[in-house]
Amino acid sequence: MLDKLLHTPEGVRDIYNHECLKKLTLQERIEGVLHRFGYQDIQTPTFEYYEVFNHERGTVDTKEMYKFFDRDSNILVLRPDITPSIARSVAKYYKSVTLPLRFCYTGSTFRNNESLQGKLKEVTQQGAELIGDDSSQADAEMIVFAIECLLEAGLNEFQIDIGQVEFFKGIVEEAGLDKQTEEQLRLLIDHKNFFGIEDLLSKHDMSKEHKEMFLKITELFGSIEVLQQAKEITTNERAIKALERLEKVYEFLCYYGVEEFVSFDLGMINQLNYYTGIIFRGYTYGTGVSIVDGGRYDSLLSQFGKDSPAVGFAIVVDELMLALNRQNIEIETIYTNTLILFKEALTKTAIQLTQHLRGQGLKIELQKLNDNGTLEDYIQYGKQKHVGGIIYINEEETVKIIDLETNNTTEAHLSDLIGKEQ
Ligand SMILES: N[C@@H](Cc1c[nH]c[nH+]1)C(=O)O
Repeated sequence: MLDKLLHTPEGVRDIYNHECLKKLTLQERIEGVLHRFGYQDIQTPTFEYYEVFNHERGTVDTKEMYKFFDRDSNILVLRPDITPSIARSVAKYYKSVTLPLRFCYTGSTFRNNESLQGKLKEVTQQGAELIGDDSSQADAEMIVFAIECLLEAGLNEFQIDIGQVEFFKGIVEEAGLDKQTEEQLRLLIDHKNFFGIEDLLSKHDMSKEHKEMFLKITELFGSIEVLQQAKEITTNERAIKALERLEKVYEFLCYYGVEEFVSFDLGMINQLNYYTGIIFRGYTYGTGVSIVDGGRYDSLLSQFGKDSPAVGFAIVVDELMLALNRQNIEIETIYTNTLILFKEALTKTAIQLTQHLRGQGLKIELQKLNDNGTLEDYIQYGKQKHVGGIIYINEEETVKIIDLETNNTTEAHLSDLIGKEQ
């Protein structure tokens, strides 16, 4: 019983004190980038009808969703991903808009993944969606955008892996694979499980060339040369077009000067099913999972009634925090709280000073000195809470000001702090 009262379920956690301030500071910085790119904030509900996320939409597997019922027995889902919600919302409110729309968001997503993986089940995502632009320049914009967010977070060693789902789909179509085999193959290729692929293909009737192609896909990762190598293994029109598109995107990325952060991986295919073109994931050391996920999803909005191409990405803030921590990269936080500590007899003075300083926009925590407490106790208390300084009122006219960063103590007249009019 006590266990459940004090603990959170596996995969979710409390974020408090300094860590919470750091997370919010990081989010603010990323939000700054999202706005610098001209994206507008949007908020959608944390839970929605199951239909918004069901299998046809191509988000995560149904098994990974938290489902529950409303009073009318409709099935609701805690959003596993924010992109389908944005697609729904945009289809509803911007149905007839043909020019591009740019939205950004910050919010929790929930995935009921297997506990064994040790992954968080609730994470904060910060993302952006560009709707109504099917160009390769738009693809590049999203990748640059993600890179800028990571740089702003203070990360400098990371990589954005770029893939293209059409490359794989083109070859699958040509090889005549059924849906189930395609699904199995996607997983095996994504895990670069060479022997698994060999085994699966040996059970299927297909040409030797196609078998070799599928095996080769697992090796198609690395720098831009990979695209040339990929062109040499196939003549499939759909696959070639996918590669040409990536070449174009790369050209734009070079204009932006961010090519050092990107690499290609044509075996990266096991992502969300709604992706229809370029896909990308950001990795860094210190976390085994991706810190950025994104891609083009040109047929998702039409499922909600608005025929429009789209591309986007999301940063998994919690994973990014973990990586920054493990890489000893500090998220600079500024402690602006001041603690006004007073003796009971001086309550009126303390309240007046507090009101005055809060009125000037300062962040004031007001606390009476405990009968058996000492100033030293409160200095320790303030330091633990990362308070910037203490104003100690223990006399009528003068106060002690203690800077908790430098431990410097000065005295000041109350009238100087409150102002002449008092
Ligand atoms: N919603 C995707 C990321 C994304 C945003 N836009 C496009 N893709 C995810 O949760 O992985």
